[in-house]
Amino acid sequence: MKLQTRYSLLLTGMILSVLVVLGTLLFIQFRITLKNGLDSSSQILEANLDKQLERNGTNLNHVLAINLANPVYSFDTEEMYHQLQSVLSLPSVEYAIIYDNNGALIHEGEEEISRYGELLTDPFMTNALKAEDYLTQKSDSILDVSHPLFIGSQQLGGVRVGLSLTENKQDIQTMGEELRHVFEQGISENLLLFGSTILLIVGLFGVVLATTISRNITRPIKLLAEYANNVSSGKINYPVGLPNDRRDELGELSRSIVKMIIGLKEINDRARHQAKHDQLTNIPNRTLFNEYLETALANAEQKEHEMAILFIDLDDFKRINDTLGHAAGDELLQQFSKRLSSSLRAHDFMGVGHDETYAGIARLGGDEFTVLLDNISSDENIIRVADRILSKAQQPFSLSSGQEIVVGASIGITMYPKDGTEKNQLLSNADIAMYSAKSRGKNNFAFFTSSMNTEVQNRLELENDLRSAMENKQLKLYYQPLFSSLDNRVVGAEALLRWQHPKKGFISPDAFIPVAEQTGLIHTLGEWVIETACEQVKRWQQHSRVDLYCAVNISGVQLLNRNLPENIKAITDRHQLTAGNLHIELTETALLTNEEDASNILEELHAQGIDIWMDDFGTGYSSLSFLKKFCAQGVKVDKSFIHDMETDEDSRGIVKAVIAMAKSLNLRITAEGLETASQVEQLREYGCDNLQGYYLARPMPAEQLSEMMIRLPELFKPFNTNSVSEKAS
Ligand SMILES: Nc1nc2c(ncn2[C@@H]2O[C@@H]3COP(=O)(O)O[C@H]4[C@@H](O)[C@H](n5cnc6c(=O)[nH]c(N)nc65)O[C@@H]4COP(=O)(O)O[C@H]3[C@H]2O)c(=O)[nH]1
Repeated sequence: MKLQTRYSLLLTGMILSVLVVLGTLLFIQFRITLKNGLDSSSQILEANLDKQLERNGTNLNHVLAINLANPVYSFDTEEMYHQLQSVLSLPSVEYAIIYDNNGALIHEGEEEISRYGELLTDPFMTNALKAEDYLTQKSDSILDVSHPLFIGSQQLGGVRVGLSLTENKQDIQTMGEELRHVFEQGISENLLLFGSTILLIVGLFGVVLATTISRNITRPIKLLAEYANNVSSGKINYPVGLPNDRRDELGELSRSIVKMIIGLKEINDRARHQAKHDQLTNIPNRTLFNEYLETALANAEQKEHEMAILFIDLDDFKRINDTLGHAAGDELLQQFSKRLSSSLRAHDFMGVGHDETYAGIARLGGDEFTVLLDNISSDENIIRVADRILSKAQQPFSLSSGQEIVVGASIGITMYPKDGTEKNQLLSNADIAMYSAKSRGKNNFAFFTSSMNTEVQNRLELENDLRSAMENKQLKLYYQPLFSSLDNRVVGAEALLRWQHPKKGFISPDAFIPVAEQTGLIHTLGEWVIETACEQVKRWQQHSRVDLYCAVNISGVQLLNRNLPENIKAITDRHQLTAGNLHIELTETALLTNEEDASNILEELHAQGIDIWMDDFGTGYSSLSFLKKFCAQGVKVDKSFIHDMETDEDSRGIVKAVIAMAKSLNLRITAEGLETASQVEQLREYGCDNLQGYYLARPMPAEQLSEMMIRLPELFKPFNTNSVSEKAS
């Protein structure tokens, strides 16, 4: 039951109880007053009537005594009779008699005086005979009045009259009833008036009390309950109208509730902010960005705006995280988000967000950021923004650890409504465009085109196929022999991955290695290659008694793994190979991304006795400092120069120069891609150490190379334990 109803009922009950008690008391008082009033009125009335009757009786007697003086003196019975009869004719007179001085009856008002001479002996008569004046006596029913009878001074006896009190009593009763009626009526009217007045006063008091209770207690409690209910249903508004300034318990409760609501509001606001902002960078997160985007799309549709979504991904962020640790990665993201915010000028912002400062940007997770540009007038504007972001991303980031890192970013751009009108479709387009930008070389941006969809589809398919190929052991290693130009014997073999797709046929490593690198699959795949190659070398040593090294290609991404030297050592140890049985080949570009760490890893590998070869030499920087920095023991001249050597003077010049430079640095040199006898002759002439190419031998399965070892043993160096100990020493 509600407090107000309860208090109203309580109040009504109290008022009614008071009224009932008051009414009862008044009624009792009324009854008592009425009874007392009637009693005393009756007494007074009776006394008055008695007095009146007595007065009448004495007067009557007095007159009778005067009128009878002579007839009694003269003993005129006739006259006595008449006088007495006239009195007896009065209704209230019961008897009238004349007596003598002895109390003997003289006349009784009858024609025949039958009782004449009868001595009256009742006590009243005795007293009357002694009395000198009139005497009265009252019984229940009669008033006796006597009066002496004189003629002159001589007493002749007396007159005695009996007056009936019955009529008197009836009168008293009638008058008493009338009086009661008058009293009752008067008191009832007064009581009614009094009662109504009291009721009105009590009623008014009740209304005033109820209003006061309602205003001071129930209404504030209701309001407090309303706010408390709002809080429990999640509507946390700043409370207004509460009795905070009151000094009573309600004021205290109200202040506590206000405090609680303010506290909850703060927590709620913080939670809401946290739910929609990225905790690391404090810029909007995916949830808020989606909200912005939905609003912006609705706005753009209504106003027929054009819009652009930029999907930004930091280049090599994973490498920073893996090599420098998560704290460094977090710092990089924080710095980049600040640069991103500052690279968007006020006019780049759309007018839809709640928080204009960050309205256009968000971090979707990891190193992925988005920028929403609304109401764009031309592609140039978008390009300007993208360029600004790229240039900010390219500038070195100084970490608190003192390290300086350079990353860069790739940006995919999609346009509304040209590329799509639906939120997810636009985000997916921007993502696809970003991948396309990344694959074209880093620190780049690309506008989405529909053909990218097919590219991405193919790439995704390739990625899935590669995963299942690795699981189902569809990948194999082929080995391409490397020949010494001095004695034409096979000194080593380059391990090359081969993938025979069950449906698509042969897939070139040039197609799937980049996918393996982008997805991180290269780490597992690369270690499998090393393990398989080492196992094979050991088998050739043991079964074919042939001594040769195996060259494996290492991708730049593999150099991000600090454990690589340790893992390689575990493999060579497991297969009891000397480190010299394993060579690794790297391209210059593989070393560019993280020179410092790459050089440390290569130094460790070199310390283990593993030979490092710079692959595809001449196509990249071809820097001598690179060769020294990365502990290279040899270079492989790229096959494109070998191919063009016969026809192109420049290529021939480059080959010669590379060989001369390698020799001067005491490096060994391999020429790859030899397809003709003249190429072989020429390179032998130039003093190239090792030769590799289809002309000499194509990449082949291990079994085929094993057969070749049996068929042409003269081409291979025999394996003996001395050669192992020689190498070890
Ligand atoms: N036209 C022509 N080509 C010749 C001749 N002799 C050899 N080749 C090809 O040249 C490539 C040499 O390997 P690469 O430069 O390291 O280039 C390799 C290497 O960078 C990468 N790759 C192959 N296997 C692996 C691997 O296990 N790990 C890594 N990270 N990369 C690999 O894929 C690239 C391509 O490998 P492949 O298609 O096997 O192509 C091989 C080989 O088959 C020739 O006389 N003429």
